[in-house]
Amino acid sequence: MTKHIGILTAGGDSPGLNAAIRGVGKAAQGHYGMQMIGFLDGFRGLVDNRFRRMDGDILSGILTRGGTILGTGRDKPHRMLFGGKTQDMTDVIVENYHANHLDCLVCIGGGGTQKNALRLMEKGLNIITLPKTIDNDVARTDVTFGFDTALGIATEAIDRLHSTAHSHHRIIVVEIMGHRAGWLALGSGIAGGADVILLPEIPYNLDVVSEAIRQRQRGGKNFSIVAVSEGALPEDKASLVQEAEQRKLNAANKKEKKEAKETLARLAQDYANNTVLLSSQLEELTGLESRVTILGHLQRGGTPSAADRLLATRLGTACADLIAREQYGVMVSSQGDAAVPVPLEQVAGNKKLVPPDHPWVQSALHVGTCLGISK
Ligand SMILES: Nc1ncnc2c1ncn2[C@@H]1O[C@H](COP(=O)(O)OP(=O)(O)O)[C@@H](O)[C@H]1O
Ligand SMILES: O=P(O)(O)OC[C@H]1O[C@](O)(COP(=O)(O)O)[C@@H](O)[C@@H]1O
Ligand SMILES: [Mg+2]
Repeated sequence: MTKHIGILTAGGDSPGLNAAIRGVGKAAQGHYGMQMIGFLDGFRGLVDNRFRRMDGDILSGILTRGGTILGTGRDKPHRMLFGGKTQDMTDVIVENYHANHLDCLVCIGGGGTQKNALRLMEKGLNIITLPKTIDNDVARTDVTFGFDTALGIATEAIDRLHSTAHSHHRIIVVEIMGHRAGWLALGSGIAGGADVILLPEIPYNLDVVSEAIRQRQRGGKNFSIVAVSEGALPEDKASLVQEAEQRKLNAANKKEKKEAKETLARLAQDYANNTVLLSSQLEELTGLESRVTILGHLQRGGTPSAADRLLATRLGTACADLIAREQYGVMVSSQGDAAVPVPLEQVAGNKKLVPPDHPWVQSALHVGTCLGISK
């Protein structure tokens, strides 16, 4: 019997999504003779039953294209804004899955998507996920697609900022994406030779940072590049966030959990401009002029790198192999050269952060990079 599969992309877009859709679609339809439909705009398309058939020429010419031809969104099936209010739309999704006679739904996304996919699996749907995000923070996979491209963009930005920082004898504080994970800032900071790298996983001490810059000044270098991850915070602010996170985790009832969540939301708002604040603090402490560059969504746009095209195609075709074998409830992870199915329960809710003793951290320290902590 011909297998019918659905596919969607969810969460923030990232380079390599189209390469993954193409990989799944060509292998599933061309190699295995399945039929595939693509739901539009993430889980919302599944609720609205908005889809397109993924046959004919639709998969041609998309390998190198940025973004996703299916559109994406951050909607959660169990808490979706619908008809002016937040509703649980899971049952509608289950209905549409069956109405389309699907044998499997492929969800391509980051951490949030893995959690949403697990919820649908628990409702009895056959699910397979693929790990994409520029943040590289999905558990149980060596790497996610999108990361390598963003790493290249952020590194080039740091390279280019060096010459202007040098010419003007300035500090340039460059903010790099990554949500609560420092992989992108650490990787591009090392590759671009940033003088200071600040990560969410290693709360920083402002005096240590300014002393590192002053030390460069004493050595005759009147400029510095500070690569700061969007989630990085100084020690005092980070400990307030950690406390609230603990309270959320240990909450004895719904009220306590709600209060902790509200505190976390307030702190996130209060600290949203930390990069700008850091720049002015460093200007004051070092006497050097300082500028801020926020790379933002530039890091997510445009054509995927060769490594991301390869990774997305490897994982996409492996996904079709798993569907053919009816091995569901897994994420296709990259482990060395292999594409390995990992149970969704082991992925969802487990963020992969930079361990403070990670080899990249050691390397950064050993080439003399300041990580905002005393050695
Ligand atoms: N004066 C400069 N002008 C432009 N780029 C520079 C300058 N100095 C260093 N860089 C760039 O900064 C990165 C790291 O340099 P690094 O070898 O760590 O120099 P330093 O020891 O002076 O910090 C490299 O990519 C390098 O090309
Ligand atoms: O585009 P938005 O919704 O502003 O989200 C920004 C966030 O999305 C990311 O670019 C990637 O998020 P994903 O986990 O969805 O891939 C983060 O680095 C960043 O914090
Ligand atoms: Mg240096």
